[in-house]
Amino acid sequence: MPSHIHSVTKVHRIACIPGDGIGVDITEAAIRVLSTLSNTLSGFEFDFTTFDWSSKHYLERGWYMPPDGLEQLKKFDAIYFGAVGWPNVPDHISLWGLILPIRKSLNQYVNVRPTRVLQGTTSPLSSCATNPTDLDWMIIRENSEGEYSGQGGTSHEDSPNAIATEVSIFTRVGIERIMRFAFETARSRPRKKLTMVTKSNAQRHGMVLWDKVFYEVAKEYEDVETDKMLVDAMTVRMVLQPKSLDTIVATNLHADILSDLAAALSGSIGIAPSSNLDPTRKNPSMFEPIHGSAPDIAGEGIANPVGAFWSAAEMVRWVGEQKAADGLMKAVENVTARGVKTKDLGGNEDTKGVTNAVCAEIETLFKAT
Ligand SMILES: NC(=O)c1ccc[n+]([C@@H]2O[C@H](COP(=O)([O-])OP(=O)(O)OC[C@H]3O[C@@H](n4cnc5c(N)ncnc54)[C@H](O)[C@@H]3O)[C@@H](O)[C@H]2O)c1
Ligand SMILES: O=C(O)[C@@H](O)[C@@H](O)C(=O)O
Ligand SMILES: [K+]
Ligand SMILES: [Mn+2]
Repeated sequence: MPSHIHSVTKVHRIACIPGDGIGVDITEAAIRVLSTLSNTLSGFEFDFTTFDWSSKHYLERGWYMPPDGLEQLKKFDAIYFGAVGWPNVPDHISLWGLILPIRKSLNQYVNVRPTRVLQGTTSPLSSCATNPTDLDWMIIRENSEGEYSGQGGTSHEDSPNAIATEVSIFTRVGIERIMRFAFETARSRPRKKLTMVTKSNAQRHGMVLWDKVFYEVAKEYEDVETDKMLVDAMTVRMVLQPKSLDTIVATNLHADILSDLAAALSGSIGIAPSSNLDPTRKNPSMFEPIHGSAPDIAGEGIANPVGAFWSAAEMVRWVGEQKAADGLMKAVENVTARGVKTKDLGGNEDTKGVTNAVCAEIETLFKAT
């Protein structure tokens, strides 16, 4: 090819934080799959930089992230995260040492958590047995404030009179921006339907503001059908009437809980992805499966990598490679459709087996085009 006719290869710089337990296995699997994708398709490459920030190193060094850790992350186009948390460090130390400061400081105020039943997998719900599309949800989790504000304190800690407060903070700015994102998401989906979840019967201040702002923003989206659920009744509706739901918006804690339930109802916690987004794009967004470090199966090589691959596909989409993102998801679903699955989905493959199959499927798919 003459030197003046060359196609431009776009380089996407990705910060990888494998973290702890199965976070390490599934991040390695995701990097393999992403590398296969960029080697098979032309036009883009990934430049991965791995950070060894983990509980093991916290115990040795006394920190999860160095003082300039967030500044280092800001230089990347996206962040890929595994999981953080290990039994020898209190969970609030690990969460507040790594994942929560990243979400908060990089303004990742939206957490997108899609759920659906993938081909070749089954929901534990009999109502979804004939038509897996009967469960196809998009949970929009508020990711910056609410119950995760970190406000509060403890007094008389070691006395019988110990007291502790855990204060939830809800701001108009915080509520309005998550509602707008949720309405836009609902509008972009065929059913144009948004269900808002609160607990505004018992919690009479923050949750009431949440309801109020929802109905205010709704006026700008008259084409979107809305309804409102209390979080306790929402768990019942998710189990008994999965088809009645489409896009769901909920607070930081409520959506954390509901998304684990959603994952289980779609087949396994091991398939569920999440995108921690800064919709302003001023900071890199972060992509991770919703599950944790799973100490009970860590080191066995049996973690389901599908949630990690789906999260990787969302990252690929976010950096602008639509065709590659669609191809990756197609490859994952062709593989599950053939019954190549880990134990949690009723299969008998391990992490490596599923990863090899997805890499081979990517090559087959794109060689055929
Ligand atoms: N964003 C994060 O990094 C994140 C998320 C959740 C939990 N955590 C942390 O992870 C640690 C363990 O938490 P937990 O046990 O409550 O939740 P978990 O998600 O790690 O595990 C819950 C159960 O699901 C299973 N599981 C999870 N992922 C799986 C996968 N990919 N394949 C197959 N099975 C899978 C586990 O074996 C376990 O039985 C804690 O320290 C917690 O704070 C971190
Ligand atoms: O609570 C959290 O946000 C995390 O620990 C994890 O449970 C998640 O879902 O991201
Ligand atoms: K995770
Ligand atoms: Mn969670």
